[in-house]
Amino acid sequence: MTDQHQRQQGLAVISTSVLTLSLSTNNSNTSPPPVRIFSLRLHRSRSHAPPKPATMRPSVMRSAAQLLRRRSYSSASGQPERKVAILGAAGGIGQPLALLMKLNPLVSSLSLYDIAATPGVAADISHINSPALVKGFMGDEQLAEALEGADLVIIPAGVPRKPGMTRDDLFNINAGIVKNLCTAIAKYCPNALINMISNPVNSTVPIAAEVFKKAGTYDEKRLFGVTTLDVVRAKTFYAGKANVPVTGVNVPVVGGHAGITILPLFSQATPASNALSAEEIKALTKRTQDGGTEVVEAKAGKGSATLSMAYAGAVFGDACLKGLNGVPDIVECSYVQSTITELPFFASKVRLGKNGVEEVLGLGQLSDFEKEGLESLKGELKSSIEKGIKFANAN
Ligand SMILES: NC(=O)C1=CN([C@@H]2O[C@H](COP(=O)(O)OP(=O)(O)OC[C@H]3O[C@@H](n4cnc5c(N)ncnc54)[C@H](O)[C@@H]3O)[C@@H](O)[C@H]2O)C=CC1
Ligand SMILES: O=C([O-])CC(=O)C(=O)O
Repeated sequence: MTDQHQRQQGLAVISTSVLTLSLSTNNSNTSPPPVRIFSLRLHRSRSHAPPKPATMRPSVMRSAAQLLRRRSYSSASGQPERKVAILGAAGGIGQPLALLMKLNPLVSSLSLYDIAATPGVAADISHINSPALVKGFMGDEQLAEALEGADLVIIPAGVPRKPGMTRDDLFNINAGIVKNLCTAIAKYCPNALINMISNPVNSTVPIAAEVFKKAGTYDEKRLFGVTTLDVVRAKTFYAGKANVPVTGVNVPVVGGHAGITILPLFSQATPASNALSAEEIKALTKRTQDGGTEVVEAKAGKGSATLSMAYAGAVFGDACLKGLNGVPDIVECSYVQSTITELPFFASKVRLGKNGVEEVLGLGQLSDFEKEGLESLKGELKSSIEKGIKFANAN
Protein backbone atom coordinates (compact mmCIF):
# COMPACT_ATOMS: atom_id res chain seq x y z
CA MET A 1 0.00 0.00 0.00
CA THR A 2 1.40 3.45 -0.85
CA ASP A 3 1.85 6.39 1.53
CA GLN A 4 -0.94 8.07 -0.29
CA HIS A 5 -3.29 5.18 0.37
CA GLN A 6 -2.24 5.16 3.99
CA ARG A 7 -2.92 8.84 4.36
CA GLN A 8 -6.29 8.42 2.73
CA GLN A 9 -6.98 5.58 5.13
CA GLY A 10 -5.97 7.80 8.05
CA LEU A 11 -8.27 10.55 6.88
CA ALA A 12 -11.02 8.03 6.35
CA VAL A 13 -10.76 7.02 10.00
CA ILE A 14 -11.13 10.58 11.20
CA SER A 15 -13.95 11.42 8.83
CA THR A 16 -15.71 8.12 9.56
CA SER A 17 -15.64 8.94 13.21
CA VAL A 18 -17.03 12.43 12.58
CA LEU A 19 -19.76 10.86 10.46
CA THR A 20 -20.57 8.33 13.18
CA LEU A 21 -20.72 11.19 15.59
CA SER A 22 -23.13 13.26 13.54
CA LEU A 23 -25.31 10.21 12.89
CA SER A 24 -25.63 9.42 16.56
CA THR A 25 -26.22 13.10 17.34
CA ASN A 26 -29.13 13.12 14.88
CA ASN A 27 -30.72 10.11 16.51
CA SER A 28 -30.98 10.60 20.23
CA ASN A 29 -32.49 7.10 20.68
CA THR A 30 -29.31 5.49 19.44
CA SER A 31 -27.00 5.13 22.37
CA PRO A 32 -23.38 4.29 21.55
CA PRO A 33 -22.49 0.59 21.79
CA PRO A 34 -21.09 -0.45 25.18
CA VAL A 35 -17.32 -0.32 25.43
CA ARG A 36 -15.51 -2.37 28.01
CA ILE A 37 -13.18 0.02 29.83
CA PHE A 38 -10.43 -2.11 31.21
CA SER A 39 -8.45 0.78 32.69
CA LEU A 40 -11.36 1.77 34.92
CA ARG A 41 -11.78 -1.77 36.24
CA LEU A 42 -8.12 -2.03 37.00
CA HIS A 43 -8.22 1.26 38.82
CA ARG A 44 -11.25 0.30 40.89
CA SER A 45 -10.03 -3.12 41.79
CA ARG A 46 -6.73 -1.62 42.88
CA SER A 47 -8.41 0.80 45.26
CA HIS A 48 -10.52 -1.96 46.90
CA ALA A 49 -7.82 -4.57 46.90
CA PRO A 50 -6.20 -5.88 50.10
CA PRO A 51 -2.71 -4.52 50.82
CA LYS A 52 -0.16 -5.57 48.22
CA PRO A 53 2.34 -8.28 49.17
CA ALA A 54 5.66 -6.70 50.12
CA THR A 55 7.34 -8.24 47.05
CA MET A 56 4.96 -6.65 44.51
CA ARG A 57 6.74 -3.42 43.57
CA PRO A 58 4.72 -0.58 41.94
CA SER A 59 6.80 -0.84 38.76
CA VAL A 60 5.92 -4.55 38.49
CA MET A 61 2.25 -3.74 39.04
CA ARG A 62 2.48 -1.11 36.34
CA SER A 63 4.15 -3.44 33.83
CA ALA A 64 1.56 -6.12 34.55
CA ALA A 65 -1.22 -3.61 34.07
CA GLN A 66 0.36 -2.53 30.80
CA LEU A 67 0.68 -6.06 29.53
CA LEU A 68 -2.91 -6.81 30.44
CA ARG A 69 -4.05 -3.63 28.78
CA ARG A 70 -2.25 -4.64 25.60
CA ARG A 71 -4.27 -7.84 25.55
CA SER A 72 -7.61 -6.19 26.24
CA TYR A 73 -9.92 -5.42 23.39
CA SER A 74 -12.93 -3.18 23.09
CA SER A 75 -15.96 -5.41 22.62
CA ALA A 76 -17.56 -2.70 20.48
CA SER A 77 -14.87 -2.13 17.87
CA GLY A 78 -12.70 -5.24 18.10
CA GLN A 79 -9.70 -2.87 18.33
CA PRO A 80 -7.16 -3.14 21.15
CA GLU A 81 -7.83 -0.57 23.87
CA ARG A 82 -5.36 2.28 23.61
CA LYS A 83 -4.56 5.04 26.08
CA VAL A 84 -3.23 8.27 24.60
CA ALA A 85 -1.77 10.97 26.85
CA ILE A 86 -1.31 14.56 25.67
CA LEU A 87 1.18 16.64 27.69
CA GLY A 88 0.52 20.36 27.20
CA ALA A 89 -3.12 19.56 26.47
CA ALA A 90 -4.51 22.98 27.44
CA GLY A 91 -2.33 24.88 24.96
CA GLY A 92 -2.85 26.21 21.47
CA ILE A 93 -1.97 22.86 19.90
CA GLY A 94 -3.04 20.72 22.84
CA GLN A 95 -6.71 21.65 22.79
CA PRO A 96 -7.52 21.03 19.11
CA LEU A 97 -5.26 17.96 19.17
CA ALA A 98 -7.21 16.63 22.16
CA LEU A 99 -10.43 17.22 20.21
CA LEU A 100 -9.12 15.30 17.18
CA MET A 101 -7.85 12.41 19.30
CA LYS A 102 -11.24 12.27 21.07
CA LEU A 103 -12.75 11.72 17.61
CA ASN A 104 -10.28 8.96 16.76
CA PRO A 105 -12.00 5.55 17.11
CA LEU A 106 -8.66 3.87 17.90
CA VAL A 107 -8.42 5.79 21.19
CA SER A 108 -10.22 4.27 24.18
CA SER A 109 -8.75 6.47 26.91
CA LEU A 110 -7.57 10.07 26.50
CA SER A 111 -5.46 11.56 29.26
CA LEU A 112 -5.10 15.35 29.14
CA TYR A 113 -2.22 16.77 31.18
CA ASP A 114 -1.01 20.35 31.61
CA ILE A 115 0.31 22.57 34.38
CA ALA A 116 -2.97 24.53 34.29
CA ALA A 117 -6.51 24.55 32.88
CA THR A 118 -6.90 20.85 32.07
CA PRO A 119 -10.03 20.29 34.21
CA GLY A 120 -11.96 22.69 31.96
CA VAL A 121 -10.57 21.30 28.71
CA ALA A 122 -11.25 17.73 29.83
CA ALA A 123 -14.79 18.49 31.02
CA ASP A 124 -15.55 20.21 27.72
CA ILE A 125 -14.15 17.49 25.45
CA SER A 126 -15.56 14.67 27.59
CA HIS A 127 -19.12 15.67 26.59
CA ILE A 128 -18.47 14.66 22.97
CA ASN A 129 -20.30 11.41 22.26
CA SER A 130 -17.38 9.36 20.96
CA PRO A 131 -16.02 6.27 22.77
CA ALA A 132 -12.73 7.62 24.23
CA LEU A 133 -12.93 8.18 28.00
CA VAL A 134 -11.44 11.58 28.79
CA LYS A 135 -9.69 12.52 32.01
CA GLY A 136 -7.88 15.75 32.89
CA PHE A 137 -4.74 15.93 35.04
CA MET A 138 -3.03 19.05 36.34
CA GLY A 139 0.29 19.68 38.02
CA ASP A 140 3.26 17.52 38.98
CA GLU A 141 1.36 15.46 41.51
CA GLN A 142 -1.05 14.16 38.85
CA LEU A 143 1.52 13.45 36.15
CA ALA A 144 2.04 9.82 37.21
CA GLU A 145 -1.64 8.99 36.89
CA ALA A 146 -1.86 10.85 33.59
CA LEU A 147 0.91 8.67 32.15
CA GLU A 148 0.33 5.25 33.69
CA GLY A 149 -0.63 2.68 31.08
CA ALA A 150 -0.25 5.09 28.14
CA ASP A 151 0.43 3.47 24.76
CA LEU A 152 1.14 6.79 23.07
CA VAL A 153 2.32 10.06 24.64
CA ILE A 154 2.07 13.20 22.50
CA ILE A 155 4.08 16.20 23.76
CA PRO A 156 3.14 19.72 22.65
CA ALA A 157 4.20 21.23 26.03
CA GLY A 158 6.33 24.35 26.00
CA VAL A 159 6.51 27.88 24.69
CA PRO A 160 5.90 28.85 21.05
CA ARG A 161 7.84 31.39 18.94
CA LYS A 162 7.14 35.08 18.56
CA PRO A 163 8.09 37.05 15.42
CA GLY A 164 11.86 37.45 15.06
CA MET A 165 12.66 34.27 17.02
CA THR A 166 14.09 31.02 15.68
CA ARG A 167 12.94 27.66 17.02
CA ASP A 168 16.33 27.36 18.69
CA ASP A 169 15.50 30.48 20.72
CA LEU A 170 12.94 28.28 22.52
CA PHE A 171 15.65 25.86 23.66
CA ASN A 172 16.35 27.45 27.05
CA ILE A 173 12.76 27.03 28.27
CA ASN A 174 11.55 23.99 26.36
CA ALA A 175 14.62 21.80 26.91
CA GLY A 176 13.95 21.74 30.66
CA ILE A 177 10.22 21.09 30.21
CA VAL A 178 10.86 18.17 27.85
CA LYS A 179 13.55 16.74 30.09
CA ASN A 180 11.23 16.72 33.13
CA LEU A 181 8.33 15.21 31.20
CA CYS A 182 10.55 12.50 29.71
CA THR A 183 11.92 11.66 33.15
CA ALA A 184 8.34 11.00 34.24
CA ILE A 185 7.59 9.00 31.08
CA ALA A 186 10.63 6.77 31.77
CA LYS A 187 9.16 6.09 35.21
CA TYR A 188 5.46 5.70 34.54
CA CYS A 189 5.03 4.50 30.95
CA PRO A 190 8.47 3.38 29.70
CA ASN A 191 6.95 1.34 26.86
CA ALA A 192 4.86 4.12 25.33
CA LEU A 193 5.54 5.57 21.90
CA ILE A 194 6.55 9.23 22.19
CA ASN A 195 5.49 11.85 19.64
CA MET A 196 7.61 14.95 20.31
CA ILE A 197 6.08 18.19 19.05
CA SER A 198 7.81 20.68 21.39
CA ASN A 199 10.42 22.82 19.64
CA PRO A 200 13.21 22.85 18.76
CA VAL A 201 12.40 19.28 17.67
CA ASN A 202 15.94 18.91 16.25
CA SER A 203 17.18 19.12 19.87
CA THR A 204 14.23 17.97 22.00
CA VAL A 205 14.26 14.49 20.46
CA PRO A 206 17.97 13.95 21.30
CA ILE A 207 17.23 15.29 24.82
CA ALA A 208 14.45 12.71 25.23
CA ALA A 209 16.77 9.95 23.98
CA GLU A 210 19.45 10.87 26.53
CA VAL A 211 16.91 11.01 29.39
CA PHE A 212 15.62 7.55 28.45
CA LYS A 213 19.16 6.19 28.10
CA LYS A 214 20.02 7.42 31.60
CA ALA A 215 16.85 5.82 32.95
CA GLY A 216 17.66 2.56 31.14
CA THR A 217 14.41 2.65 29.17
CA TYR A 218 15.60 3.95 25.77
CA ASP A 219 14.20 2.16 22.77
CA GLU A 220 14.97 4.06 19.58
CA LYS A 221 11.97 2.47 17.92
CA ARG A 222 9.61 4.33 20.25
CA LEU A 223 10.82 7.93 19.95
CA PHE A 224 9.53 10.18 17.16
CA GLY A 225 9.96 13.85 16.36
CA VAL A 226 6.75 15.02 14.71
CA THR A 227 7.59 16.57 11.32
CA THR A 228 4.21 15.84 9.74
CA LEU A 229 3.36 19.55 9.49
CA ASP A 230 6.24 19.97 7.03
CA VAL A 231 4.73 17.20 4.90
CA VAL A 232 1.25 18.73 5.21
CA ARG A 233 2.59 22.09 4.04
CA ALA A 234 4.68 20.62 1.22
CA LYS A 235 1.60 18.79 -0.09
CA THR A 236 -0.59 21.89 0.08
CA PHE A 237 1.92 24.22 -1.55
CA TYR A 238 2.84 21.67 -4.26
CA ALA A 239 -0.80 20.96 -5.12
CA GLY A 240 -1.43 24.69 -5.51
CA LYS A 241 1.53 25.25 -7.84
CA ALA A 242 1.23 22.01 -9.83
CA ASN A 243 -2.53 22.50 -10.06
CA VAL A 244 -3.38 18.95 -8.95
CA PRO A 245 -6.03 17.87 -6.40
CA VAL A 246 -4.40 18.19 -2.98
CA THR A 247 -5.99 15.04 -1.54
CA GLY A 248 -4.03 12.82 -3.93
CA VAL A 249 -0.65 14.50 -3.37
CA ASN A 250 2.30 13.00 -1.53
CA VAL A 251 5.68 14.66 -0.86
CA PRO A 252 8.38 13.23 1.41
CA VAL A 253 10.12 15.78 3.64
CA VAL A 254 13.46 14.78 5.17
CA GLY A 255 16.18 16.21 7.41
CA GLY A 256 14.94 18.02 10.49
CA HIS A 257 12.35 20.55 11.61
CA ALA A 258 13.84 24.05 11.41
CA GLY A 259 14.68 26.34 8.47
CA ILE A 260 17.05 24.77 5.96
CA THR A 261 17.06 21.46 7.84
CA ILE A 262 13.53 20.96 6.44
CA LEU A 263 14.16 19.40 3.01
CA PRO A 264 11.08 18.62 0.91
CA LEU A 265 11.80 16.16 -1.91
CA PHE A 266 9.61 17.60 -4.65
CA SER A 267 11.45 15.44 -7.22
CA GLN A 268 9.64 12.47 -5.58
CA ALA A 269 6.25 14.22 -5.32
CA THR A 270 3.27 12.32 -6.63
CA PRO A 271 1.51 12.89 -8.91
CA ALA A 272 4.65 14.05 -10.73
CA SER A 273 4.48 17.39 -12.44
CA ASN A 274 6.61 18.36 -15.42
CA ALA A 275 5.07 21.81 -15.37
CA LEU A 276 7.21 23.14 -12.51
CA SER A 277 10.40 25.03 -13.36
CA ALA A 278 13.60 24.85 -11.29
CA GLU A 279 12.78 28.33 -9.98
CA GLU A 280 9.31 27.22 -8.91
CA ILE A 281 10.74 24.16 -7.11
CA LYS A 282 13.20 26.43 -5.35
CA ALA A 283 10.39 28.77 -4.26
CA LEU A 284 8.24 25.84 -3.08
CA THR A 285 11.18 24.52 -1.06
CA LYS A 286 11.75 27.90 0.57
CA ARG A 287 8.06 28.32 1.37
CA THR A 288 7.96 24.88 3.01
CA GLN A 289 11.10 25.67 5.02
CA ASP A 290 9.62 29.02 6.11
CA GLY A 291 6.07 27.74 6.66
CA GLY A 292 6.32 28.02 10.43
CA THR A 293 7.67 31.57 10.21
CA GLU A 294 4.88 32.51 7.79
CA VAL A 295 2.33 31.57 10.49
CA VAL A 296 4.33 33.16 13.34
CA GLU A 297 4.43 36.46 11.45
CA ALA A 298 0.75 36.32 10.47
CA LYS A 299 -0.17 35.68 14.13
CA ALA A 300 1.92 38.73 15.02
CA GLY A 301 2.92 37.78 18.56
CA LYS A 302 -0.01 35.46 19.34
CA GLY A 303 1.97 32.23 18.90
CA SER A 304 2.78 29.84 16.08
CA ALA A 305 0.90 27.20 14.10
CA THR A 306 -1.67 25.48 16.32
CA LEU A 307 -4.59 24.27 14.18
CA SER A 308 -2.56 22.89 11.27
CA MET A 309 -0.17 21.38 13.83
CA ALA A 310 -3.03 19.76 15.72
CA TYR A 311 -4.20 18.25 12.42
CA ALA A 312 -0.68 17.05 11.61
CA GLY A 313 -0.25 15.66 15.15
CA ALA A 314 -3.54 13.81 14.87
CA VAL A 315 -2.54 12.31 11.51
CA PHE A 316 0.80 11.14 12.93
CA GLY A 317 -0.72 9.89 16.19
CA ASP A 318 -3.30 7.94 14.21
CA ALA A 319 -0.53 6.37 12.10
CA CYS A 320 1.34 5.33 15.28
CA LEU A 321 -1.81 3.72 16.70
CA LYS A 322 -2.46 1.87 13.45
CA GLY A 323 1.11 0.60 13.51
CA LEU A 324 0.72 -0.56 17.12
CA ASN A 325 -2.49 -2.33 16.14
CA GLY A 326 -0.69 -4.24 13.40
CA VAL A 327 -2.12 -2.46 10.37
CA PRO A 328 0.47 -3.17 7.63
CA ASP A 329 2.43 -0.67 5.52
CA ILE A 330 1.90 2.46 7.56
CA VAL A 331 4.54 4.89 6.31
CA GLU A 332 5.03 8.49 7.52
CA CYS A 333 7.96 10.89 7.62
CA SER A 334 9.38 11.39 11.11
CA TYR A 335 12.56 12.57 12.85
CA VAL A 336 14.02 9.42 14.42
CA GLN A 337 17.29 7.76 15.35
CA SER A 338 18.74 6.94 11.97
CA THR A 339 21.69 5.56 10.07
CA ILE A 340 20.66 6.72 6.60
CA THR A 341 23.11 9.63 6.86
CA GLU A 342 26.07 10.17 9.19
CA LEU A 343 23.77 12.10 11.58
CA PRO A 344 22.37 10.15 14.56
CA PHE A 345 18.87 11.63 14.15
CA PHE A 346 17.28 12.38 10.81
CA ALA A 347 13.77 12.72 9.40
CA SER A 348 12.79 10.42 6.57
CA LYS A 349 10.05 8.01 5.65
CA VAL A 350 9.52 5.48 8.42
CA ARG A 351 7.49 2.29 8.38
CA LEU A 352 5.46 2.00 11.59
CA GLY A 353 4.62 -1.27 13.30
CA LYS A 354 3.69 -3.01 16.52
CA ASN A 355 6.86 -1.78 18.27
CA GLY A 356 6.99 1.69 16.74
CA VAL A 357 9.65 2.14 14.05
CA GLU A 358 9.72 -1.00 11.95
CA GLU A 359 12.01 0.33 9.24
CA VAL A 360 13.71 3.65 8.51
CA LEU A 361 13.44 4.00 4.75
CA GLY A 362 16.24 5.46 2.63
CA LEU A 363 16.20 8.81 0.85
CA GLY A 364 15.64 7.44 -2.66
CA GLN A 365 16.85 9.27 -5.77
CA LEU A 366 17.55 12.98 -5.12
CA SER A 367 17.78 15.82 -7.65
CA ASP A 368 21.00 17.86 -7.72
CA PHE A 369 19.15 20.68 -5.96
CA GLU A 370 18.06 18.29 -3.19
CA LYS A 371 21.57 16.81 -2.91
CA GLU A 372 22.89 20.34 -2.32
CA GLY A 373 20.14 20.97 0.24
CA LEU A 374 21.07 17.75 2.02
CA GLU A 375 24.73 18.73 2.30
CA SER A 376 23.90 22.27 3.50
CA LEU A 377 21.54 21.12 6.27
CA LYS A 378 23.95 18.70 7.92
CA GLY A 379 26.02 21.27 9.85
CA GLU A 380 23.02 22.94 11.50
CA LEU A 381 21.27 19.67 12.27
CA LYS A 382 24.44 18.19 13.76
CA SER A 383 24.94 21.13 16.12
CA SER A 384 21.25 21.08 17.22
CA ILE A 385 21.59 17.38 18.02
CA GLU A 386 24.81 17.95 19.95
CA LYS A 387 23.25 20.86 21.86
CA GLY A 388 20.39 18.62 23.00
CA ILE A 389 22.71 15.79 24.05
CA LYS A 390 24.98 18.19 25.93
CA PHE A 391 22.03 19.77 27.78
CA ALA A 392 20.60 16.41 28.81
CA ASN A 393 23.91 15.22 30.17
CA ALA A 394 24.83 18.45 31.93
CA ASN A 395 21.53 18.96 33.77
N1 LIG B 1 6.72 20.06 15.68
C1 LIG B 1 6.05 20.99 15.04
O1 LIG B 1 5.84 20.89 13.82
C2 LIG B 1 5.49 22.15 15.77
C3 LIG B 1 5.87 22.42 17.06
N2 LIG B 1 5.34 23.47 17.75
C4 LIG B 1 5.79 23.66 19.12
O2 LIG B 1 4.82 23.14 20.03
C5 LIG B 1 4.97 23.77 21.30
C6 LIG B 1 3.61 24.20 21.85
O3 LIG B 1 3.05 25.20 21.05
P1 LIG B 1 1.62 25.86 21.44
O4 LIG B 1 0.66 24.81 21.78
O5 LIG B 1 1.30 26.83 20.38
O6 LIG B 1 2.02 26.64 22.77
P2 LIG B 1 1.05 27.11 23.95
O7 LIG B 1 1.83 28.07 24.80
O8 LIG B 1 -0.25 27.57 23.40
O9 LIG B 1 0.78 25.77 24.75
C7 LIG B 1 1.78 25.10 25.42
C8 LIG B 1 1.17 24.42 26.62
O10 LIG B 1 2.20 23.74 27.30
C9 LIG B 1 1.92 23.85 28.68
N3 LIG B 1 3.09 23.55 29.48
C10 LIG B 1 4.14 24.32 29.79
N4 LIG B 1 4.99 23.66 30.60
C11 LIG B 1 4.46 22.44 30.79
C12 LIG B 1 4.84 21.30 31.53
N5 LIG B 1 5.98 21.28 32.23
N6 LIG B 1 4.06 20.22 31.50
C13 LIG B 1 2.91 20.22 30.77
N7 LIG B 1 2.49 21.26 30.07
C14 LIG B 1 3.25 22.36 30.07
C15 LIG B 1 1.41 25.27 28.86
O11 LIG B 1 0.71 25.41 30.09
C16 LIG B 1 0.54 25.41 27.65
O12 LIG B 1 -0.80 25.04 27.90
C17 LIG B 1 5.94 24.94 21.07
O13 LIG B 1 7.22 24.56 21.51
C18 LIG B 1 5.94 25.10 19.55
O14 LIG B 1 7.11 25.69 19.08
C19 LIG B 1 4.42 24.28 17.17
C20 LIG B 1 3.99 24.06 15.89
C21 LIG B 1 4.53 23.02 15.07
O1 LIG C 1 7.44 27.71 13.46
C1 LIG C 1 7.24 27.42 14.65
O2 LIG C 1 7.77 27.98 15.60
C2 LIG C 1 6.30 26.30 14.93
C3 LIG C 1 6.62 25.18 14.05
O3 LIG C 1 7.49 24.39 14.32
C4 LIG C 1 5.97 25.12 12.74
O4 LIG C 1 4.95 25.81 12.52
O5 LIG C 1 6.47 24.38 11.89
